[in-house]
Order: sequence, then C-alpha cells, then structure tokens
Amino acid sequence: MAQFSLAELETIIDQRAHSGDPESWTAKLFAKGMDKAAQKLGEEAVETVIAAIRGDRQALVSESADLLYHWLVVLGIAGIPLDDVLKELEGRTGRSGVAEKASRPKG
Ligand SMILES: N=c1c2ncn([C@@H]3O[C@H](COP(=O)(O)OP(=O)(O)OP(=O)(O)O)[C@@H](O)[C@H]3O)c2ncn1[C@@H]1O[C@H](COP(=O)(O)O)[C@@H](O)[C@H]1O
Repeated sequence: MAQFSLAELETIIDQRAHSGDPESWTAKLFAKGMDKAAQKLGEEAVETVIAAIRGDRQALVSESADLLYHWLVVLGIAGIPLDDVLKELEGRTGRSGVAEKASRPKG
C-alpha cells in the first residue's frame, strides 16, 4: 500500500504553485494559467487512453500519475479543493451509475 495520498499531492502543488522556483513545473503551469494547464490535462488524458487501449500496464500506471497530477493542478487553478470532488463522490455512493443516469431529467 502506497504511503502517499492525493491530499498530500494537493498540498505539495499548493506549496509549489506560487514558489517562484524556475525549476518548478507546477509554478510554470500556474503562471501560464488555466488554458495551458487544461491543455496539458487533455494531453495526459489522451496518453492514458492510448496506454489503456494498447494494454500497456506500465504506461497506464505512469500516464495515470501524470493525469492525476495535472488534474489536481487544474483544480488548484480553478480554486476547487480536492475535498469538494471527494464529497461529490461520497454523495454518489450507494447508488448505481445506471440508476443515477435513468433518474436524470429527460431533455
Ligand atoms: N507528480 C508530478 C508530476 N507528474 C508529471 N509532472 C511533470 O509534467 C510535465 C509533463 O510534461 P510533458 O508533457 O513534456 O511530459 P510527457 O507527457 O511525458 O511528454 P511527452 O512524452 O508527451 O513529450 C513534466 O515536466 C513532468 O515532470 C510532474 N511534476 C510534478 N509532480 C509533483 O509535483 C511536485 C512538485 O514539482 P515541481 O513543481 O516541478 O517542483 C513533485 O515533487 C511531484 O510530487
């Protein structure tokens, strides 16, 4: 079991975001803003999809880590705490995805 959590990564990202460290990728992304960070998130999502379709387990693990890191950066730039997403997921527990979709208003 990994001794690391997304909450810890969120804290690191928060600390690095405005560090002004020229070596910090996080600081670079925050300085460039949402458009660039969201673009990187999209690229990592596509790379994750490709790894999944190829059945490349090692690449899928690595690309998933890139994806989660860039997702947290995008959440950080948007000012949305990870906890908001976890609460949203928490609210969905105990209900199947198919039942939830069927209950959506038609339109
Ligand atoms: N988890 C990550 C993490 N994952 C990916 N990356 C960076 O994201 C960038 C992705 O750039 P690229 O698109 O070039 O990478 P790529 O998709 O592999 O590139 P191609 O193969 O497509 O060319 C690289 O610079 C990676 O190093 C990350 N940068 C930082 N972190 C975490 O954030 C912490 C602080 O990092 P800094 O802000 O850089 O100090 C680190 O200690 C880590 O814990």
